Amino acid sequence: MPRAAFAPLPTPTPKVEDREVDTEFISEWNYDADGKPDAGRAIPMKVVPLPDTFVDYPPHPPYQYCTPASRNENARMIDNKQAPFLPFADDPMFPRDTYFKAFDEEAQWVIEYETVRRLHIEHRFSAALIDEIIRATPGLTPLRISNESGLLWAVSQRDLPLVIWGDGLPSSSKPQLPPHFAQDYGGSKDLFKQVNAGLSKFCPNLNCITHNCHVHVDSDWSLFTPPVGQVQPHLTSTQLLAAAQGPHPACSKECFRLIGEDDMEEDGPANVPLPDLAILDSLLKLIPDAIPCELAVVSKITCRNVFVYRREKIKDAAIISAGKQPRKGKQASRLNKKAKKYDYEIQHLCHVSTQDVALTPFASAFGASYTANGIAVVQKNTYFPDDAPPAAVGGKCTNVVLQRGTFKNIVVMKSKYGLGAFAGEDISVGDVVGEYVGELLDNSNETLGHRDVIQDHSKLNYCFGMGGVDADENGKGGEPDQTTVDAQWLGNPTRFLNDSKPNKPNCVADEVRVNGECRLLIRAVKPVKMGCELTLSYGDRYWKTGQEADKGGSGPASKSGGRRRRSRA
Ligand SMILES: C[S@@+](CC[C@H](N)C(=O)[O-])C[C@H]1O[C@@H](n2cnc3c(N)ncnc32)[C@H](O)[C@@H]1O
Repeated sequence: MPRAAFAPLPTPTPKVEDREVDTEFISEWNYDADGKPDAGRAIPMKVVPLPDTFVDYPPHPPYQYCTPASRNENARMIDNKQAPFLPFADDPMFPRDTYFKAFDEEAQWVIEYETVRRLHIEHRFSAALIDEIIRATPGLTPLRISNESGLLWAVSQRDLPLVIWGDGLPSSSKPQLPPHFAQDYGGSKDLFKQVNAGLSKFCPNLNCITHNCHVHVDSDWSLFTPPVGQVQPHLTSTQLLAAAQGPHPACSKECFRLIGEDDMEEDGPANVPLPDLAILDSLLKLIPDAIPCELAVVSKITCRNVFVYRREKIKDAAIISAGKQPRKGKQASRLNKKAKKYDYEIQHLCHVSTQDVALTPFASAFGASYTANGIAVVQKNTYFPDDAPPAAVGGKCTNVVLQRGTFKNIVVMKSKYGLGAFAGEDISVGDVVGEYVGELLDNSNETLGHRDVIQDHSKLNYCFGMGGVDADENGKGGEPDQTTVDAQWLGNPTRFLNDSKPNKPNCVADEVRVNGECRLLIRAVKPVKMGCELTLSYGDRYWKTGQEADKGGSGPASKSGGRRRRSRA
């Protein structure tokens, strides 16, 4: 079978002194059945000179340890027996067969799925082209065998054949999720408790339903999943009624929308026979500002009764005074510090109408409410789940960017501080450049020690802290990071963003919460022309060492998304 070879070439003619000639040669051999090569032949190749602008760009070395990845992985899974990636994938001398034999043979499937996903979604390769590449590569699974087999089908499945769950059993052998996913709620109908319990066991994110989400199969995922808090109501009953008017028709003759201002007082709770309130109580904790017609569907209570019950339970006076009064105490200072991030804002670009948001209960659970004209009001930095309705897909919605992984083109090249990340296309303010992914670590992770040794030796630190609170100007009130994303061994080009010091950065990192899971988004805050370096402010804490950095509060507050040195155990 003919193969392009990377071994030393048989000396071609013309020789070295004829180098100006725009022809070079690669060699090719045929192998017989015993694997012996024939004499080989040199194949001429046209050399296309690169424009001058490219001459200074040396090829950057292959990733030393870091494999390309599109999702965070739990560090503990990496240290397990599965091979999550193929190192030196572009080095034909790397003994890939021997490498894979050292792991579960299933590992190769995961890599194949990830490769097809990336070629198709990130690099926009057509299915036909991917098929062509696969067919030319011996040993790979064909893209499409039939409508229900082959890689194309497999990448869209949730339970992939041969993938091992966290409990060590293959997913495809089981009619249901692994036992540790089952949760005993003691028969409770408390949806609020169920959402919180479920979050730490299984994330309802379509990204996880595809392959390779080792985060949710690990029983310690709760470490990376802060519980969902009780959501504070913002709309009084009168405002809720007003918000539901306009383009939205009444759902029935008994719809709460038909309650007039004058009727408000008459329709008291005494007239309302309410059967089972447990679910409604939970919903009001999670989505207190949802339109009652939506709550009616889930709670099986008419929307008029839902409205009346809410009016009794959540008093207008309490909402008005909560809106006026500043919070007090320690919790308040923490909340105030996070206020910038978790503020309410209207996502004009999202184009999700009231009804569409209603279709996604988890979107509501994570802080969505509505304005009268049907624009979704979402908590800043809260991203809708992947089952966002089609209406959200058409607009310039950052949720979709995150879900599909369609980020900006980043080119890794030599920069002032080793390698750096450069814009491979023009980038505008607000564009989501990429997601900073890597291994998720917590302070109890056993591998922290030897990661530190390697970092100290290489003087390269790819850790990004999450969940901490920056100190105020006096160095007070800071809290250390709770978790860390380490892109030392696993990541994507965003790991090469250097610190902008002494200049201002053109990107920031936002800590966002997607279906309860914390993730890091890199967003442009200045326009960046193609070829210019992308930078972040690492924050002062990054450059401090030891205990100073561990306190989290010792330095001046870093800007939103400042990079932080990982707290050591
Ligand atoms: C996440 S890496 C960035 C990519 C790195 N330049 C590389 O070659 O892989 C962070 C490391 O880059 C270096 N670095 C980044 N910005 C720097 C700056 N402004 N001054 C000095 N070193 C910097 C430091 O060694 C730091 O630990």
